[in-house]
Amino acid sequence: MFGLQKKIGIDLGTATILVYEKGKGIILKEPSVVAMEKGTKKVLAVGEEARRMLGRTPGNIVAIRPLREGVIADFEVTEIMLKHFISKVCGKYTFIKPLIMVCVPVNVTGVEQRAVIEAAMQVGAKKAFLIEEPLAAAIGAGLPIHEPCGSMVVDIGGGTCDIAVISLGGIVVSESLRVAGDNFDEAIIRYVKSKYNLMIGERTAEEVKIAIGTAHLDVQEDTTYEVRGRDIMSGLPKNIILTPKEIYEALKDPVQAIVAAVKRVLEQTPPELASDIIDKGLVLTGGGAMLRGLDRLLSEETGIPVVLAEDALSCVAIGTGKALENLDYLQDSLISNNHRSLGRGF
Ligand SMILES: Nc1ncnc2c1ncn2[C@@H]1O[C@H](COP(=O)(O)OP(=O)(O)OP(=O)(O)O)[C@@H](O)[C@H]1O
Repeated sequence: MFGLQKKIGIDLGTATILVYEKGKGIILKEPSVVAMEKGTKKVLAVGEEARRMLGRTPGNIVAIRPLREGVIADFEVTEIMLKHFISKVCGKYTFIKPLIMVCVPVNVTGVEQRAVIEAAMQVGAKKAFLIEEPLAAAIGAGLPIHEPCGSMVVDIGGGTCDIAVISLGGIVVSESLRVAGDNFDEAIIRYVKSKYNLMIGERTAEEVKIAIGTAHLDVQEDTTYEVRGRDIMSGLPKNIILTPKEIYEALKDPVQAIVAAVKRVLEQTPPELASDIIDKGLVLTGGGAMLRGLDRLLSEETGIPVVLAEDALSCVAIGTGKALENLDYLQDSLISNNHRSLGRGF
């Protein structure tokens, strides 16, 4: 019924916003950051430009990440950001208005859901829908979610880790954990502070994680990583060298929290679906899932095969866009601007 319509999928992520367009692939990828003037709330920069300002702004400018820990922490700013990016990619569609599907964190409230839809409508959508993150991740990873067999997905983003078992187009068992990539960064900051009396920033911690972070001691980089921070005692800049083994130690707690949650979901999975998952394994998606050795650790801890999705960072955005091609069988799991009933988990 929407054959000629432009179809746009938006992953409204805690760390990154990605936009997917059918036939073109990922057409936008920007950090979820907005820089504003403090008193007037005038927007100065959005996305990559605003991210470069994080932690480096003068007193009268603030760089905000409006989504935190998987929830919309500052709705007004989220709306501004969403409108900015939608206008950027949809500005050219003057005649044919696009269909827009937005993937939002699982924990957003009903009011926020409707407001996200209204934001998409205001910037020119013909129709707008919302989809749950694990469902979008599973579609993006190419799992056969509409078949009567169990598929398991673990999506580890910046703010949340969403674990779900899906069958016949719906979520059968799920858990959303507020432990993900951002917590890995915070754990590195805490570790460096307590071991070296050194304060490092979020961006540095993320660089360390990506460069030498590991969840499994047998899977580590052969290199060390030099970081610069502020010595807590002297207040002066200081350099230290970190090893992969140290980062493994730093990340142990958040990594174990994710392992425990995956086990809990498996324990609650009906036996028939569990047996499908034992055969097919579980799929990891999201940027946080790219932590070295996490797939191996999860496989060892659960005894089932674990695969990192091919394009882990883009899976949710791709799945969000592709969900627009499957509106018929997903209808019950979505919320749209004229389909007001709330789907599962919303
Ligand atoms: N190679 C990598 N190794 C480890 N972590 C990574 C890597 N690349 C990206 N990340 C982390 O992935 C996280 C962002 O992932 P993603 O873009 O999937 O999250 P999001 O969709 O914005 O968040 P959420 O799903 O919680 O809303 C960040 O914490 C980032 O540091």
